[in-house]
Amino acid sequence: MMVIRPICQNDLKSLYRLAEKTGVGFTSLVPDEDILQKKIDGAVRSFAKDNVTKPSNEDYLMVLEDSTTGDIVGTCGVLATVGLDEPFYSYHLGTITHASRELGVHNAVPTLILNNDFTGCSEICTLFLEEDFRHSKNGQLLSKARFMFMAQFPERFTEKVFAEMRGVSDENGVSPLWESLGRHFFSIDFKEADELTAQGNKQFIAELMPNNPVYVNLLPKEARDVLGQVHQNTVPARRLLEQEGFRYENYVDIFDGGPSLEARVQDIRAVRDSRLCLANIGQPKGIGEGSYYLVSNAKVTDFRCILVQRSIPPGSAMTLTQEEADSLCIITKEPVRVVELSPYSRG
Ligand SMILES: CC(C)(COP(=O)(O)OP(=O)(O)OC[C@H]1O[C@@H](n2cnc3c(N)ncnc32)[C@H](O)[C@@H]1OP(=O)(O)O)[C@@H](O)C(=O)NCCC(=O)NCCSC(=O)CCC(=O)O
Ligand SMILES: NC(=[NH2+])NCCC[C@H](N)C(=O)O
Repeated sequence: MMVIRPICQNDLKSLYRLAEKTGVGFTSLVPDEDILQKKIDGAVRSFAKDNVTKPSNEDYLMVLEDSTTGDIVGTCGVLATVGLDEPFYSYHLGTITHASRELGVHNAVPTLILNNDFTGCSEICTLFLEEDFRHSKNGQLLSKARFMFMAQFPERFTEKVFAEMRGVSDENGVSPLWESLGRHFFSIDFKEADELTAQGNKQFIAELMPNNPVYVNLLPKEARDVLGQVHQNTVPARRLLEQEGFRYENYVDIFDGGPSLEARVQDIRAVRDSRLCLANIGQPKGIGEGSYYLVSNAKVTDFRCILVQRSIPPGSAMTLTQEEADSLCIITKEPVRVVELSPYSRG
């Protein structure tokens, strides 16, 4: 069975192996043992905290484990807040009009304006699934399990949550936006800037970016075309968030122009539609047919989320097998949270 659980100290090797596969532009997972160990330490500390009443510097990094082999095949994370220790920058794609009634000229010009608008917001991040496991709805489980955690523990997150999506770069790590913009203010490659960011030096880099409005019409077409566009490998990740109600609100990454998607936590489909019930354990009917459901427990340190398939009438009670209950670390009558996986899915 495929199970989402908090990352633990034994996962360093597996996390490193995954980090080797993520590629340029995936700043939150880079193959560097020190950085990854710090990440694990931070996550272990975060999941161990009880009595959290408001979000602070928690980093809830989770993994997808194949419980039959014990292999870790994917990661997903939520940061409780960003931008409180050091500024968090993005560009907002806005409009400035240049108009003259006398000359009969009215031009609305798109501009990029540097801002810190996501300061203090929760961020979902670090979504990565090994290629061999991109099937059987594993990607959906990985992305959406986070919303079950957020639904259960809303006090740990801000009202608004956002995701910074990986933007366009080619197989050599060349980003069209960086070449036309960032490049002029540094003498380094996007790949290097990205590595510095991954090591936590984003502030230093961002401080060198132009903080006057950048007129988008002065940028070459290749750069304009990638504003708000995701990397081709990130199209599925974007679709998964859009299914849940996340929207692009004209915020883009300052380096590669990748879009930020945002939502109110209470409006996220899986948060809004999930319901808490008491677990029945037994011999379920309609197993392996009908719709897929996300089922999670209601624990922090021992958080678990799995996927089950059942043919059951909407709103009816969900019975779990003993194996499913064991995977969720629950016994009978403990609370579980349930929601249909993807009622709007095309697949
Ligand atoms: C993101 C995942 C985990 C998703 O897993 P899968 O690829 O197995 O997902 P999937 O179920 O096949 O696809 C998800 C949905 O996208 C649709 N889909 C797939 N490819 C598509 C394409 N080319 N064009 C349009 N839609 C497409 C599918 O039909 C499906 O929608 P239907 O259900 O309607 O059929 C994986 O692709 C991955 O690891 N990608 C590489 C890493 C990456 O770029 N990560 C995001 C970085 S950005 C980040 O981390 C922040 C965002 C975040 O944390 O969520
Ligand atoms: N535009 C970008 N390159 N953003 C980087 C973030 C990608 C992804 N959200 C991560 O967690 O690493």
